[in-house]
Amino acid sequence: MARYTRIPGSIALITLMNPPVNALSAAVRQGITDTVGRAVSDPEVKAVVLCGENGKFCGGADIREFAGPMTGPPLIPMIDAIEAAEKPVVAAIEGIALGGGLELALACHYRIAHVKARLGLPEVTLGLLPGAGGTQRLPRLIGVPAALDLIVTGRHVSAQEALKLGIVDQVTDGNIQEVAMEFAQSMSATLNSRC
Ligand SMILES: CCCCCCCC/C=C\C/C=C/C(=O)SCCNC(=O)CCNC(=O)[C@H](O)C(C)(C)COP(=O)(O)OP(=O)(O)OC[C@H]1O[C@@H](n2cnc3c(N)ncnc32)[C@H](O)[C@@H]1OP(=O)(O)O
Repeated sequence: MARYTRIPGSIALITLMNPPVNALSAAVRQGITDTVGRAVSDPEVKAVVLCGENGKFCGGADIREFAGPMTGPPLIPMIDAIEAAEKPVVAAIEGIALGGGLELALACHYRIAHVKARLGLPEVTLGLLPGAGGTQRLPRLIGVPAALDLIVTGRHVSAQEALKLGIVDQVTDGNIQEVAMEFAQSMSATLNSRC
């Protein structure tokens, strides 16, 4: 599931909740779909921050659901709806953003990573491709050679390497949610001043 919190200053904070790694189970995908829709349709909300509970952004597909039939909202429309949001959406990446978790972050408009975070697309190690937009969004962001390296090796990168490659916009050793909310607030103020 996902928790929706309205923060004073017109920010909606969406927290992925699925221990141990906040994987994208059917309930989490439903939670993200519902809370993003709520944030987008609330005129008081000017920007959105997406984070994960307990120091982990998202470990990707929930491997516990691989054995059964797929239920819940499909991943791609959920991710596309985030990219299409007409309000800045910031991913606050702490711990891990792997597989579908990184694809989720790539659909956000900005990404802030904690200095200890690790990011990657390990799908290849499971015999899969990053099929939720990762093979498009990552090359657009960092170029084909660097994206191919991550996609075909499945290796994890540190927050600092992610910053150098251009996957994340900022790295912090502070409180990731506070930093991301401050960033979201300033992005929303910048966008509004241009309108
Ligand atoms: C047919 C139905 C399919 C439905 C799916 C549809 C939705 C999305 C579909 C596709 C797109 C996305 C694809 C992907 O995301 S593929 C990538 C999936 N993720 C991974 O491969 C990550 C695998 N995990 C790891 O690399 C590591 O576990 C770690 C780096 C996250 C953490 O490492 P470490 O700190 O060493 O801890 P452990 O390895 O011991 O793990 C702790 C604990 O967490 C559980 N766990 C880890 N990953 C997942 C996961 N993705 N889903 C669920 N649970 C996960 C792990 O099993 C341990 O549990 P415990 O033994 O009970 O403690």
